[in-house]
Amino acid sequence: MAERLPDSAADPEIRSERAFLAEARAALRRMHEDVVTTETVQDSAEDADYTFTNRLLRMDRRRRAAELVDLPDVPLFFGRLDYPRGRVYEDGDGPGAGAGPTRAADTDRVYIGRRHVHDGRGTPLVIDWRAPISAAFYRAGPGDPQGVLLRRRYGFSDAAELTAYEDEPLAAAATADGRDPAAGPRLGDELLHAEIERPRTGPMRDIVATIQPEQDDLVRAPIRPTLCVQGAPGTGKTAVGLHRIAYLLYTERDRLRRDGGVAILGPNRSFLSYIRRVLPALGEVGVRQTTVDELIAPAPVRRADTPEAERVKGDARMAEVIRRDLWSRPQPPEETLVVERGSRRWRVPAAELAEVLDELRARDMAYGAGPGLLAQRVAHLVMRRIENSGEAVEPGTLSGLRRNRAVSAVVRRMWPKADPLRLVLGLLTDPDRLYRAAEGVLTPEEQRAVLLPGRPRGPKSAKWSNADLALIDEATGLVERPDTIGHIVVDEAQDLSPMQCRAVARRCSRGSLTVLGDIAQATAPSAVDRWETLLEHLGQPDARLAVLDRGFRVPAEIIDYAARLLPAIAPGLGRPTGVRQGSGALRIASAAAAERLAVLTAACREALEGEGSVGVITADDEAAAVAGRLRAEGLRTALVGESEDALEAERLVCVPATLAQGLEFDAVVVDEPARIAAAEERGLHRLYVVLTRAVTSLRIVHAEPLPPVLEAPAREAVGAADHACRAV
Ligand SMILES: Nc1ncnc2c1ncn2[C@@H]1O[C@H](COP(=O)(O)OP(=O)(O)OP(=O)(O)O)[C@@H](O)[C@H]1O
Repeated sequence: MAERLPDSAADPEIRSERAFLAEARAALRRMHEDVVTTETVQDSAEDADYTFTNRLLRMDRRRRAAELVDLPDVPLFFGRLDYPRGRVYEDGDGPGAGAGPTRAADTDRVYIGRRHVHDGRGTPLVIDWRAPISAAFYRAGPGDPQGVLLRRRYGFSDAAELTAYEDEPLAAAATADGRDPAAGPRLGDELLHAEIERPRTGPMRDIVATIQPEQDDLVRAPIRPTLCVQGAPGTGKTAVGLHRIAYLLYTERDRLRRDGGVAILGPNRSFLSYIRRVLPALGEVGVRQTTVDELIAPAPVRRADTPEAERVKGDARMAEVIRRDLWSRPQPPEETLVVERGSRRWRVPAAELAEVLDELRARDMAYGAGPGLLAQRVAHLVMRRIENSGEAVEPGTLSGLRRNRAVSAVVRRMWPKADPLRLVLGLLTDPDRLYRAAEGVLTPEEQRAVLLPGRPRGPKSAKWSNADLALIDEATGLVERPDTIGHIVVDEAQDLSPMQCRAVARRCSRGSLTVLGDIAQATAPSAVDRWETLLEHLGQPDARLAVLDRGFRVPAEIIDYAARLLPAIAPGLGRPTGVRQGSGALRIASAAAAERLAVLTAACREALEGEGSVGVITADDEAAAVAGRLRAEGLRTALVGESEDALEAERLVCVPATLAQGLEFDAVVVDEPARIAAAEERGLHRLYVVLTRAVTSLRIVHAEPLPPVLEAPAREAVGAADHACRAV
């Protein structure tokens, strides 16, 4: 029978577990000190030969030291597996020998934690959750105990003090608790629920103690093939992605480092700020956390496109338009090339140069490689003429000819250098040039849609949109291949346009991807509606597609209400389930237009009486006014988007609807759903995102009629809520 002992410092079991926790912390401190105090550089005098090596050694030492920092609010271990004695540790000398915290009279104990900790003799005290032996912690169940006698999960206070434990016997003899042994793992229900319902303060936490079997399967999936996860809101996609990074770094660290490291792409800075602590808490500090725009980054985003422009610019056909425009630049010369050397002149006719050009153009190479190759070939033509004349040719003749002024000039004319920013600017501001490149690819209306507004004088003064950045990146990718990254995790991938997908694909040409998202939450006009299509654009048609549909964040009552939008926004998707039942989580208040903000303020005040974070989500163009009103009413309110740390600045946070993706709050107050839905083309998708941000309660305040699917039948589904709303 699972057992949850009371929080009691007097309980001898808790006392001994606390003592072990203290011992493990002390051991981690010693490991940290060892790294910090051990001099690893080759030569303290900084001999020039050693400078580079020493710099690398110091960097490595700093990284290892950072990984071993003991974070006081993060428990060092969270679970324990008991095996029959002798199953894990060998008898005799060596790790785990004799009796002690990891060795009882008849059991071997494996403590599972966020990182490996050993004592001064090398005896493992805490085993990294990513080690193969730890997998049983997440996967063993009464039907398949995997040799485990008992699984113990620990409960901790906010200050990371061990306060409780929950035991789950797994061996056949011990499962006489009336459960069906084939029912699978028990999942640590109580602690899982306690963990999910723990009030939110600050950034996202890791879930390493309570990863569920279906999530663990994805976290530990091999690095190849690419993994794509379609998951309903709050099913743990982001959590899975972050833990998967930590897992892959554990199993493939050297290879990933050699291949350019690991990056996670999120939808915006607020989201990245929200997730930034998870990987460091898991001991991983070197992971790049960025947005697609920042990854591409040729210029800042200073403009939003119209939906039509965004759709066309995001379409993969734009790749062909850019390719045509770029490759229309190399042109055969009109005149004979004349090269002077000493008193002699050497001539290469234009037709011969044109042949060379055709041959090079037929090759599959980066545009930027063209001038070098062309110069080489032209220099050869000249040198052959010199040789044929009987004149002596020296070793440096060829390279001299390559640099010859006339040769360089003809190469520049035949194969002009390409500046991707200028190229895209030219294409999007010159209708004739666009027509030449887009004829037969884009319709005349589509060509008009992509032209830039205004008359920017140059790339610096142009106001680029994020769809423009993907075009510039496409051009850059044709000119020169970008640096690649070993593994990229793309979160909220449903919003990538095909052109953005191509930008990501270019950077993982040898690597693999983890693609996370929810088609129902796709809000970008250029988003595709099938994962198969997106994966094609990402260059990963053979990816494994997995589905998560157990929602951990949102109570079932709220998810059922939000799911009414699904037939309209994602008819192919199944309905998600919420693991937490219970009623009263959803309340809807209708107000007269003049009263709306007053009712909203009252709803916020009431939400603040509970614990944890409160998010008030409004249409973007209302956000500043709503935040202003709440502040004027004396409620300390942060506004997401105003500063990067807004989510941590106050308990009450006002969120423009377009920045709500991926975020969550204990209580959510949604202002005027109809305006959120009307604000953009895929407004109902946006509303689905907004309605699925709450962990505990959702209040909806509206003066305008709700979108029809959320209106009438609400009475049956949220009858209690309708009554409650009058109290708001
Ligand atoms: N196994 C788990 N144990 C504890 N908490 C969990 C677990 N899985 C998910 N959660 C919690 O549920 C919440 C939602 O998780 P997460 O943000 O990863 O979901 P998501 O699928 O990315 O959501 P969205 O679709 O809204 O972006 C988070 O607070 C996360 O910590």
